[in-house]
Amino acid sequence: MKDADWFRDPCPQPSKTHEEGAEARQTSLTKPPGSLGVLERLAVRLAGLQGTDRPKAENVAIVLFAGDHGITAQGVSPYPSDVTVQMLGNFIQGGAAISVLSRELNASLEVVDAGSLAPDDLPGVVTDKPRRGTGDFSAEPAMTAAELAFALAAGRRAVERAANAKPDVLVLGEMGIGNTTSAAAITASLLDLPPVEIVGAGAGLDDEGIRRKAATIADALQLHGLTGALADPLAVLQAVGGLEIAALAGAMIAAAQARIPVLVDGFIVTAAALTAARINPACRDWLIFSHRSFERGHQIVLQALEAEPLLDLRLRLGEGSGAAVAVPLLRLACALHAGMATFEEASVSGPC
Ligand SMILES: O=C(O)c1ccc[n+]([C@@H]2O[C@H](COP(=O)([O-])O)[C@@H](O)[C@H]2O)c1
Ligand SMILES: Cc1cc2nc[nH]c2cc1C
Repeated sequence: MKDADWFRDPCPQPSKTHEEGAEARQTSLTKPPGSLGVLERLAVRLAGLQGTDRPKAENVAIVLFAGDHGITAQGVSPYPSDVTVQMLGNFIQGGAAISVLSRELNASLEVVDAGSLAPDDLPGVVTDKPRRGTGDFSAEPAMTAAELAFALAAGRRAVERAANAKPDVLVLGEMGIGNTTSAAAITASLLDLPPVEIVGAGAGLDDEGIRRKAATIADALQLHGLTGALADPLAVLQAVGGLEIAALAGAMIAAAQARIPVLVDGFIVTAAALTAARINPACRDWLIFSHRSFERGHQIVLQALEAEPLLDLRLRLGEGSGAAVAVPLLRLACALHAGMATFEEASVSGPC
C-alpha cells in the first residue's frame, strides 16, 4: 500500500521569516518589550505557524474523537462505558460543555466516533471506526495492527474534512470512559516511568481505585513487554492504546503536515501528542498546549514534551474543553499584535 506510512511523511517547519517579522513588530509596539509576556510569544508563534504578518484565531474547528475501552472491565473508571455513547448524544443535542463552548466561540464542532460501542448510524456523528471498543489490554492487545492503521488514518480523514474550511487553529478533544487508563499506560511506557507516578483519578476514582488502576497498568505493561527499553510508539498504541487516542495522534501529524496549528487539550490528548511526537518528531512544532489538567500525570507528559501550557484552571473534563477555553487568549494575543500602535505611530518615546 503506497500510503501506509503516511504518518512518517515530513511536517513543514514554521516560517522563520514571519516569526522574525512578528518579533520585530512586537518590539515596535507601545509597551516595554516583553511586557505582554506569553501573549507576545503566542502571536509570534502563530505568525510563524500561519505564515502571515497578521495571525488570527477567528476561524476555529473543533474535532472530538470518541472511543470505548475494554480495560473498563477491570473497574478502572467510576463510570460505565455506556456514558461514552450517551455523551455522543449530548454532544449532538448541544448540552455538553464543548457544545456550549463551540457555540460561544462560533467554532465548528465535528464529533467522530473513532471506536465507541455505539451502533454505526448515530445521527450527527461521523462514524469512522475499525471496531466497537478496544480489547481489554489486561489480557490481550487493545487492537490489531490493521485497526491501529485505520484509527490513525481516521484522524487524518477528520483533518482533511476540517481543512476545507481553512481553520486558523484546530482544537482537538476526546471522550471515552476508561481512556485515562490507556493514556497513563501509554505515558508510563513511552517515558519508562512506574505507572503509580502517572495514574490519577480520571473521572473521579478514589484512592483505592487509583492504586488498583496503577497495578492493572503495571501488570499490562509486563504482559505486553512494554517495560524498560525505549518503546516503539506504534507498538505501545496497539497494545494499550485507544482508538480515539490513535485517531488523535494521526490527526496531530496530519494537521502538522497540512500547516494547521493544533490546540492540545488535557491529559489524554497530551498523551496522544507524546505518541505523535515519537512517531514524527517534527509535528511537535505545530502543537500549542492549552492547559494543565488536574489529572495527576498531565504535568509529567507536558514536561516530557517541553510544553508550557497557557492555563491552569484545574479542569479535568476532556472533550476539548480546556483547549476551547484557551481560544479567547489566542484571539486577544492576535488582536493586540494587529491593533496596537507602534511607538512611531503614537509618538511615544522609547527607553532612554
Ligand atoms: O482531559 C483531561 O485531562 C481529563 C482528565 C480526566 C478525565 N477526563 C475525561 O474523563 C473520561 C475518562 O475518565 P476515566 O476515569 O473513565 O478514565 C474521558 O471521557 C475524558 O475525556 C479528561
Ligand atoms: C458525564 C461525563 C462527561 C464527560 N466528558 C468527557 N468525559 C466525561 C466523563 C463523564 C463521566
